[in-house]
Amino acid sequence: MDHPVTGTTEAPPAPQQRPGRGLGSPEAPAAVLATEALTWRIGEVAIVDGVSLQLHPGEFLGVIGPNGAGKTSLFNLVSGLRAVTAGRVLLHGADITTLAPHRRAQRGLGRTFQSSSVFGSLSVRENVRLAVQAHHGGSLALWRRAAAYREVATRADECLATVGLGARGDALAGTLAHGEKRKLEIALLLAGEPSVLLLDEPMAGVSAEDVPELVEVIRELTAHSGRSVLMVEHHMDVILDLADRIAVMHHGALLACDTPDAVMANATVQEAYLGEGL
Ligand SMILES: Nc1ncnc2c1ncn2[C@@H]1O[C@H](COP(=O)(O)OP(=O)(O)OP(=O)(O)O)[C@@H](O)[C@H]1O
Repeated sequence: MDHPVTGTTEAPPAPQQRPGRGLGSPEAPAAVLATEALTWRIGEVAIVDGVSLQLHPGEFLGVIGPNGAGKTSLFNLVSGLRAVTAGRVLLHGADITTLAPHRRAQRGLGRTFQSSSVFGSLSVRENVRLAVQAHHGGSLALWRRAAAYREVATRADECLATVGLGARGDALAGTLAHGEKRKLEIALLLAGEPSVLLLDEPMAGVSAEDVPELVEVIRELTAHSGRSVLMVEHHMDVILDLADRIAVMHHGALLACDTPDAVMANATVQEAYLGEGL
C-alpha cells in the first residue's frame, strides 16, 4: 500500500530549548540520527513507508501512532533487527544501514533490552556489571585485574544510581516490580554508553502510580548528558510531557513531525490518529 509521506522533504525545525539542554541555536544542529526514505516491505505491503526523520543532539523525539502503524518496525530497522527494503539510516552522519545491531551499539546506538535479556536469578547489580563488562569486551583478563574489576563495579553502580535503583542492587532481578524492571532495562542500556537511545514503550506494564517516577528517570537521560532519545510510547500524557517533537506514524508512513502543540493542533493527525480514540 502506498501512502503519501508528508513533512519529509523539508528540514524539521530545531528542537525547542529546554533548561540544561544546550540547544536552541538559530540553525538546526546536525542530526545525530537520521532516517532517509526508510522503507520495509513484506511482499507488496509497506510496513514502514518512506519515513524520513531527524533526531538532533540532546533532543527527545516521541513516536506515536495507532496500533499497527509501524512504530516498532521502524525501531527494528533503525536498530538493525530488520533489513531495510529501501532507504538509509545515518548515525552521526555515517551510513549504518547494513551494519549488524551490535556494530550499531558499538557506535553509540542503544536500544532497551527486552525483559528476556535480564537474568532473573542474578542480582540487579550483577546484571548491570555483566552489561558493563560486555561493553568493554568481556575478556576474562579484564576481570583478573582488580583495578579493572573495581572500574566495572563503579560504572555499574553509576548506571543503577542514574535510574534510581541504587538501593536495589542486591535484589534478585526476577523479583523486581514492572516499574523497577523497566529501570533495570534502562540501566543495562546505559552500560553500553550510548549517545542515542531507542526506548520502545518503556511504560508498558508499569502501574499508574509508578509512571511519574519512571518519567523523571527518562527525563534525566537527556537533561544534562547530551544524549538523544527516540521513544515509542502509547501514553500521550507521557509523550507530551517529555518530547521536544513528536513524529506521528499512520499505516507505515510519517504523517507529521512537529512540536507537541503543533502536532496536537494538526487536523490531519486529529482525523487519522486522534479520531480513532487513542
Ligand atoms: N514480521 C512481520 N510479518 C508480517 N507482518 C508484520 C511483521 N511485523 C510487523 N508486521 C505488521 O506490520 C504492522 C506494523 O507493526 P508494528 O508492530 O511495527 O506496529 P506498531 O505501531 O509498533 O504497533 P503497536 O502500537 O501495536 O505496537 C502490523 O500490521 C503488523 O501486523
